[in-house]
Amino acid sequence: MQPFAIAPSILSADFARLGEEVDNVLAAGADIVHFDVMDNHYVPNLTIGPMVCAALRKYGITAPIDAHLMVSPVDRIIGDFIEAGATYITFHPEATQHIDRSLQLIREGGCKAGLVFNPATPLDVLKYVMDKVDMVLLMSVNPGFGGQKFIPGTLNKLREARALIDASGRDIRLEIDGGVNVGNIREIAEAGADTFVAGSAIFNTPNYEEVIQKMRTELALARP
Ligand SMILES: O=C(CO)[C@@H](O)[C@H](O)COP(=O)(O)O
Ligand SMILES: [Fe+2]
Repeated sequence: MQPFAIAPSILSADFARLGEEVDNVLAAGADIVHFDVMDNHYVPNLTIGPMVCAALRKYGITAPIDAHLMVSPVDRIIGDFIEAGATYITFHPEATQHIDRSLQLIREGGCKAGLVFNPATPLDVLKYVMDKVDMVLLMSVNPGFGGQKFIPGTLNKLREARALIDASGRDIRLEIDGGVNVGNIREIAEAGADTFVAGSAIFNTPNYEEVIQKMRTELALARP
């Protein structure tokens, strides 16, 4: 299992001061920058694209950037995110005709590849591409918006994903995204997640360091 990582979703950051917000959340102890890309087609919302990712790199952000692509079709934009300096590029299996090819495109570009599963999407395809993924992301809300409530059924799905990853013997991050907060992060870790996206729980508070610290305290108490 990978060490625990906290990945603030910049969807809930102040976009007018994005560079500063990312600097602040990293200084507060975040490990990974979670970058939500929405196209108003695959999901009913529109956010930011590769130019903003490149701008963050130019501004001086060196931390891993985890580009969560809620874009369909996804293949055309993958190259732009590789160029823009993304570290992880993840996409939803429903957003491509050819899952294996999209994973390969990401890997060939030197990025880490991940598959994202919506709350009601089965994990079935995973077993055919286990050797080509570096991250599995389980959505614990329906994608499109920050600030939603964690769907409890995701805990069982996390256990299922953890078992598949462990059986593969590969170093694959298991990320959870949606409704994560100080109150539920320990239970989510105990179900098998190692990487925790949190948007509103971090950015909607005045003190990022305090909330990230509280999350780490909870994670330290998680039973393996
Ligand atoms: O991908 C998404 C939503 O589609 C997420 O990354 C959210 O932005 C997480 O926000 P919170 O639920 O933590 O507020
Ligand atoms: Fe996300």
